[in-house]
Amino acid sequence: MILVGERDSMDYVAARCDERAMARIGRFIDLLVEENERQNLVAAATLDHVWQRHIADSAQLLEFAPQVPRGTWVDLGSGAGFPGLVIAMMRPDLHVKLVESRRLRSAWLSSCIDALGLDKCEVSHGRAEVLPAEEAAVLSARAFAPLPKAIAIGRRFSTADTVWLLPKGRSAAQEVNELPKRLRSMFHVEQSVSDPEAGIVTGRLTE
Ligand SMILES: C[S@@+](CC[C@H](N)C(=O)[O-])C[C@H]1O[C@@H](n2cnc3c(N)ncnc32)[C@H](O)[C@@H]1O
Repeated sequence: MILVGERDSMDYVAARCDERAMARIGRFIDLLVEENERQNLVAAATLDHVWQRHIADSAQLLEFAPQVPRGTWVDLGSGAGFPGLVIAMMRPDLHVKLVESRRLRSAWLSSCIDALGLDKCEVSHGRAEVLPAEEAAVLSARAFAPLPKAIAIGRRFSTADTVWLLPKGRSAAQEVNELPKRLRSMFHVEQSVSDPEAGIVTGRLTE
């Protein structure tokens, strides 16, 4: 399935969460549009396609995560909250940790969490390389770093059971193919629903 346009993308998300979550996401989009005037959170042009480019693009990761992850969903380099904050809005029962090194961004993420009443979501401000490592049930990172670097940084948060979810846009297959053989065998690419040419690198780091 490939989503076509904003209505289709909104319907995709609505089919995967309840009305309260949809109301939260609507409120979050308002906060994002407002804050984007102050700090460059997302490219302004993408706000015209916010459901497809950011919300559904993030929401689709739930399809590849364990139904009830036992433990924390860690999102590296959350930026404006993608995908981690969208996951927290859709699944407020999950413990979600947003890791973000830029002070302004992490402060804004914290203010969103408060405004949206997301009790089980928190921000870790700092560089992922040096923050206290926590075992992740799911480890996500969108537009965070080239794959070898994302793996090197994320390794500290990973166990043999951690599900890695790395939306990688159009370079997904190439980035996996360029990994050393052992690593390559641990990851594969899933088709993104938000962009016919984009892929999500997923797998488990078993050593
Ligand atoms: C290109 S943005 C992507 C943001 C978001 N994930 C998205 O897809 O819209 C990368 C984000 O990662 C953050 N970041 C980069 N290196 C980091 C690091 N080592 N630790 C924590 N955050 C980092 C940046 O500050 C930035 O907000």
